[in-house]
Amino acid sequence: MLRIAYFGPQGTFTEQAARALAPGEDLTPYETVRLALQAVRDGAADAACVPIENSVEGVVPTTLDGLSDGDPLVATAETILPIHFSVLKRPGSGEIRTVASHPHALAQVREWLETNLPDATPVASSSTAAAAVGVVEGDFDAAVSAPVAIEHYPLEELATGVADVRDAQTRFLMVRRPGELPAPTGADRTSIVAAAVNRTGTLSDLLVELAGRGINLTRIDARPTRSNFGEYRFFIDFEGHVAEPRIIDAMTALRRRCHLRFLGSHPRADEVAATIEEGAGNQDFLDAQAWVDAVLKGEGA
Ligand SMILES: O=C(O)C(=O)C[C@]1(C(=O)O)C=C[C@@H](O)C=C1
Repeated sequence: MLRIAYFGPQGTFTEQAARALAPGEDLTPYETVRLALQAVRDGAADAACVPIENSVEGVVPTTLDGLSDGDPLVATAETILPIHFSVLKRPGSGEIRTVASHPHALAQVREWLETNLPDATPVASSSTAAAAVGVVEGDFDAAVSAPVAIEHYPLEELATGVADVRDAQTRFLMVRRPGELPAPTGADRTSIVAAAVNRTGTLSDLLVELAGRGINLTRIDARPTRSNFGEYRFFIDFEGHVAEPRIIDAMTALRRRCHLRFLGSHPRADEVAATIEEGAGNQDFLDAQAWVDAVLKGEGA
């Protein structure tokens, strides 16, 4: 049985994602994303499930930082969950003066809180389920939690189906120590971190390598390197798999321009096939390479 670390405690959205990605495996909650990733790095877990990106609030910065620092980890699978919340309180409790949740969750229910609990102070907690634990322990009056949290904690629902934006979604990754890559499917996502030098046009130079090969980006984020003020790392996700000739060509070009960290190539949860521009398919790259090979052997010109 695989040992799967996940961003917990029990009752987080991430636990649901871990169950979807690793059904029947041995799941262990960790209090922070960093600790879940560390468990994989230390060998205490075979893989970790962590949130990466929400359709309303964008990336989860602790996950980006956790993946770019420390020993390399690569994503081998992803899943996307619909996100709406339940607001939980202690049974029979009265006035709600504090309402706790993960900052990403609070940001997704800001309008709801302003309308329905205008006098309550929002308080950040380490996860939506940690907020529910805090309510049980009397630290807060209410928690904005995943609907499944009610199955784990002795709380009651003040409201369900809470979300400022309908159809919000969060994408989660399963990450492991580097090893065999999942096979290409034609609907894959590759993730890299590019540490580019601070000079005019650096980012544009990197993006041109991808755009020039007809490779469609699915996300780009910048995070500070945390060592030199004003220096950033770029987290770039794009369509395709590193085993494809067109992606190999792009990755080698990028590697010449900057320091790269590979964060994985894996099937997309939404199964959207890669956009292939005219003349930029894998066969086009193979044909071009075959022509150069023939030239080198003196068989073509
Ligand atoms: O706290 C949780 O339940 C999580 O799994 C984290 C998280 C996030 O980091 O975005 C996951 C999904 C929701 O968007 C809110 C919180």
